Amino acid sequence: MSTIAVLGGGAWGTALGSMAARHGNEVKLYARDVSVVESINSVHRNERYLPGIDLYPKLAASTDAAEVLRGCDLILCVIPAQALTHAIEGLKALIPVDTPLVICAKGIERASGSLPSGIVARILPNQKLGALSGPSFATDVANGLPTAVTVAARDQLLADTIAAALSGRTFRCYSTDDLIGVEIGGALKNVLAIAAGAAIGRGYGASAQAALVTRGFVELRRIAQSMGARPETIMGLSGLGDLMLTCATPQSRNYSYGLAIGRGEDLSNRPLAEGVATAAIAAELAAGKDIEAPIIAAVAQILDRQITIDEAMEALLARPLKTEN
Ligand SMILES: NC(=O)C1=CN([C@@H]2O[C@H](COP(=O)(O)OP(=O)(O)OC[C@H]3O[C@@H](n4cnc5c(N)ncnc54)[C@H](OP(=O)(O)O)[C@@H]3O)[C@@H](O)[C@H]2O)C=CC1
Ligand SMILES: O=C(CO)COP(=O)(O)O
Repeated sequence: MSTIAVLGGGAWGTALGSMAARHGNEVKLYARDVSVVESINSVHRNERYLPGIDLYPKLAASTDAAEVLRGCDLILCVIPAQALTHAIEGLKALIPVDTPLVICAKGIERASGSLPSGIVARILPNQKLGALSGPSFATDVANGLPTAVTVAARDQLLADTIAAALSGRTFRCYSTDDLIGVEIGGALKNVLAIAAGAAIGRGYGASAQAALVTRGFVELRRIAQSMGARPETIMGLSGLGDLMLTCATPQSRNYSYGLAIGRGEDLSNRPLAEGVATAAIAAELAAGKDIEAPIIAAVAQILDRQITIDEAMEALLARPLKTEN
């Protein structure tokens, strides 16, 4: 049994906290929103982020980060990539230096091009870091539905320890020392889910969706390999596994964001879709390394309203013919 501090009271932080508590850990969750904290502690629900879902009643929440972090032996950091610098800067004095911190966000910081582990390492250079990623919708995990994910840390022993602490009857963690491979897969699949949703929303059909996701996966592989990711990580739960999930269903917020673009719907007041902020920086990173990533670049241009979906599709189809690699 571990004493776990969860930073972030959104959908994923709440789901992971509830799951970890159900598996016998002592879990305290830090959220900024008083109403979220009160609702978790009193009725065991997070009506703002996981409406209608009953949480494990032993999950406790607080707006006091010091109280949550005191005495913990594992930290799950479940704050979106674009908010991570601000959040960790604010919390750094309270984070025990010897306690492993597991990043559960999926994105690339727009301002710096850093993956979440790079953001945290910049602020907390001596912290032991891990990452958790894979096919796992918050609602599924909070409802106790089964899935499997990957837990990564540069130190394989640490990855094994975190995987053991979080695994249980309905949640199976595989471990790896390929931290960057796990993080980049999670970040890029969100961008590709926007493409998949946009294709369906625009009425291009399931064949176009499958073609885009497959060729998008080639781009993901190229970028990930250029950063040192191993092929088995790219083909694993945090790469192909999460891509399959997120590109297939409107249960994904990124896919449904794409769907809304394709249908020409209003994009204001939508839930978090990390791929929106990640697309442009991912396209820039690829271009900077001379990596062909036309689908990721097209998503960035569509989001930036530089081109329409129809123009993007036309341009993708008109590219010079080549061998499939
Ligand atoms: N939802 C899912 O199914 C999954 C999500 N993820 C990833 O997890 C990450 C978080 O997603 P999710 O929980 O769904 O997002 P939500 O939008 O549901 O929640 C985001 C949470 O982060 C909090 N937050 C934002 N900025 C700060 C800050 N500066 N300090 C403290 N807390 C902050 C928000 O607090 P406040 O309410 O006060 O704004 C909110 O509690 C994303 O990277 C996502 O890609 C990964 C797997 C599954
Ligand atoms: O990462 C996720 C599932 O593994 C959640 O995806 P969305 O953020 O697109 O909902």
